[in-house]
Amino acid sequence: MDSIRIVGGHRLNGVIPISGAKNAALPLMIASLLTDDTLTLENVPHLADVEQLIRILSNHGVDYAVRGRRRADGQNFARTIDFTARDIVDVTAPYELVSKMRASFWVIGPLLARMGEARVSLPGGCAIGTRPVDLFIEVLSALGAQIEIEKGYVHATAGNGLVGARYAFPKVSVGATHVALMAASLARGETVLENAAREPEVRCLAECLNAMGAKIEGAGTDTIHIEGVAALSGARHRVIPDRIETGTYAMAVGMTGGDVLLKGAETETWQAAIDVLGEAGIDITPEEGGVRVYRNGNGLVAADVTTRPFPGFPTDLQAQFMGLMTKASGTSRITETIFENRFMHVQELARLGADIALNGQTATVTGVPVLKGAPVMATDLRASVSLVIAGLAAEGETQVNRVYHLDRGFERLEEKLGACGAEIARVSA
Ligand SMILES: CC(=O)N[C@H]1[C@@H](OP(=O)(O)OP(=O)(O)OC[C@H]2O[C@@H](n3ccc(=O)[nH]c3=O)[C@H](O)[C@@H]2O)O[C@H](CO)[C@@H](O)[C@@H]1O
Ligand SMILES: C=C(OP(=O)(O)O)C(=O)O
Repeated sequence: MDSIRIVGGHRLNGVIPISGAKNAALPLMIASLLTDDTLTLENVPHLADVEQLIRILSNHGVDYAVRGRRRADGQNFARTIDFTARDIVDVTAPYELVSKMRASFWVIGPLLARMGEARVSLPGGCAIGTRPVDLFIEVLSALGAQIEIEKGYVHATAGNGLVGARYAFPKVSVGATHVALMAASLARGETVLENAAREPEVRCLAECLNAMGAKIEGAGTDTIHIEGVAALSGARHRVIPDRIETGTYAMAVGMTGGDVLLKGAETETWQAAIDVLGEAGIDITPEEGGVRVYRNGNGLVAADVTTRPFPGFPTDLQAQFMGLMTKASGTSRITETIFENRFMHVQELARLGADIALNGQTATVTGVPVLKGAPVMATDLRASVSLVIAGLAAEGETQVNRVYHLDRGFERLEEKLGACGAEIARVSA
């Protein structure tokens, strides 16, 4: 099993190219199930989750062709991939495939809308929480699906097709909003979704669906109107830049000090985090071609955050922010409101000398002047990269084990950081 070895203490200077967003690419790929035409996606990141979803889609009968590869300058791994679901050969998404990646459950929406039936394994819990699927079942039922849970599978049918409806989510869910958008696009009549997720990835999916012929208005706000259409066609759509990867590298620069251009990044999609990083002493400014992150020799200052659905501070940056705060002067309170168990990084950061007290959903981080490198274990995707951030500023060597978690969501992390002066390498066991 690979690990990442870091020798801390090097400032980061240079350019880091930002990849296409994992959390936008996955629902876009799943949308290819809605049409027998080709959906061409540009800027698809090369990540373990993307490769796993390709396997899942192939199982349903989707053909794919990768058209872009590493550019001559070696700086970008963005790929263009054609997905064609000419015939759906299987409406079952089996346990062996779904259990490896939670977002694969989302195939339930397009399979049901296009084929009138889907049988998808319950995804189960994961390291960050129980992650139930009740909202998916509720919204699909509101659209007229009959749903039974049998032997660990959600079996959804809609013999006469789905029918538009008004549905208010009792809780904001990104995944259930994605699924509702895809299902309602092929339902008869109008659907209104209230308290919908406003994440940029939802807007990206809606824009792609509209390019495929859907009639969706209001994506990016909490009320979305969808006028169902009889069929969708192919389209070409670009995956948005990864706001979580962007925020992660901004925090890495904040941690070590330095000056880095995050090439291809945007600021609008993570403003809440930019504001907090500003409080902490990190300058973030939009610039030609990307976003510049800068911290001079001055120290970091503690700041508080509470995770919220978009446009609030994203839960997917919470672990990284905690890593950053371990060396800030003062005390930071970090409250997690989205997932009940997203603090697995606390005990690993403590191995590096961090001072963190956990009380319910709030972690109180008292900054320490020095972190010391140690072997640590990655427990989930964002937790792993918080250990990398801390390791970049720790004295001596940090070894982050179980990096397969990192490979789910960070493309060529060690290359990108290494090119800016970090002493970081992948060690194959
Ligand atoms: C692949 C992807 O895009 N993953 C993101 C997506 O996950 P995901 O779409 O799974 O997260 P949700 O927005 O659905 O989850 C938000 C909250 O709603 C709860 N919930 C969700 C569905 C449901 O049926 N019942 C229910 O109670 C969840 O347990 C959680 O407490 O949004 C999360 C919140 O921004 C991010 O952390 C994940 O990185
Ligand atoms: C939690 C995440 O992903 P997933 O929803 O696929 O587990 C994430 O991207 O941080």
